[in-house]
Amino acid sequence: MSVQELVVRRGRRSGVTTMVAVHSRVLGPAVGGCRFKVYPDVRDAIDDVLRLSAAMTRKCAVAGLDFGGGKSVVALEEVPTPERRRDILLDHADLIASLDGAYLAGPDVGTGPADMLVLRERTPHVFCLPEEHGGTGSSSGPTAVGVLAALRAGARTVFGDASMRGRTVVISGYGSVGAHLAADLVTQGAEVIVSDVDEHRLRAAAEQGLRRVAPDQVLGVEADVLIPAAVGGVLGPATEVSAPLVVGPANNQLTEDAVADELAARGVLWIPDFVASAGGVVYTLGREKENLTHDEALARVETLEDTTRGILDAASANGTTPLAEANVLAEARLTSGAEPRTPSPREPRTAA
Ligand SMILES: NC(=O)c1ccc[n+]([C@@H]2O[C@H](COP(=O)([O-])OP(=O)(O)OC[C@H]3O[C@@H](n4cnc5c(N)ncnc54)[C@H](O)[C@@H]3O)[C@@H](O)[C@H]2O)c1
Repeated sequence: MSVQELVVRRGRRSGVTTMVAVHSRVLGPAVGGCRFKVYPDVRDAIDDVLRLSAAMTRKCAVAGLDFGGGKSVVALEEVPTPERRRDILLDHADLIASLDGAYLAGPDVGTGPADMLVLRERTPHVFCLPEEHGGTGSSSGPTAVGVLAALRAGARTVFGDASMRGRTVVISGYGSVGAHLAADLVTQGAEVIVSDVDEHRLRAAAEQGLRRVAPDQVLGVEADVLIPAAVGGVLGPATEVSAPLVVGPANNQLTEDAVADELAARGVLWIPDFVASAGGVVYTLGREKENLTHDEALARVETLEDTTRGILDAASANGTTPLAEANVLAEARLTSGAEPRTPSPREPRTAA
């Protein structure tokens, strides 16, 4: 995985190490979220920022966005006080500003629209400001809309129809996106089971009447659909997954790309996370950079259903995996700069 630029700096106010990875600017300025997280070692943070920035490149390319992939990480040693948090964010903002618009930052795990406002004090290169400050606020709702669009395409492939009525869906991570998904799926008539490591989130789920399962049992729950909506790296070579369809917003769900082949061989349809999780960035950048209306931007998020369907059709026609076809789609756009929003089945290969 090659990255165009990685900048790591110790903040002058806070002494905390923050970093920005610009993975690709072939399609436009690099966009990505700012992750604010405690890491055991700064090298873990560097691994994270590199992997996440590469995923953003594929996400933007597949979604047809004229932006490249980037990511930024604040590598905390411990959870800071509110005053210290502000200093850390200002340090991070100075780092983003030094890149002169090569990287635009939005919220990610550990940050939200209010933090973008702090970054904005030092750099204009931020998006997802709070709505009262002219931004579009949290992207969790549109991200959930995109996951549901990808889910419809996956359900048609696996079950022959997109309806979630009577289906059992297990969601790992009852956070911002997970809660949106749960509420929508209940409305659609699905039985929803959720899991979270945070007691407060579990209580919120109980208040909504949702069944709960322990985090270490979530993958084995007998369900039609598994939605990873918590953290990355949850699907490894030996991971047993009960549900025949896996689709969710968590970034970098696979520990390595080869897991996609293993899941396919076991009859599990896994929809690449960088396809299913693009709704937030599609909506936000559409509104904030192209001045689309709310409805226009949401309609663009809904096109992720067609994009996913094209990927799944190509995988079944070519005897490959959705990951392979999503990568083909991303590469095609990155090498040609053209606009192929959906892939087409390739000519059958003939023996040499
Ligand atoms: N919010 C967005 O717009 C967006 C966009 C693209 C991708 N994503 C990704 O989707 C995922 C969810 O995003 P979010 O905004 O809802 O985050 P969030 O922080 O609001 O929610 C994540 C939830 O997962 C829980 N969790 C953490 N570890 C867990 C574990 N091992 N098992 C079960 N639950 C666990 C947390 O307690 C939290 O409630 C993240 O991986 C994020 O990077 C989010």
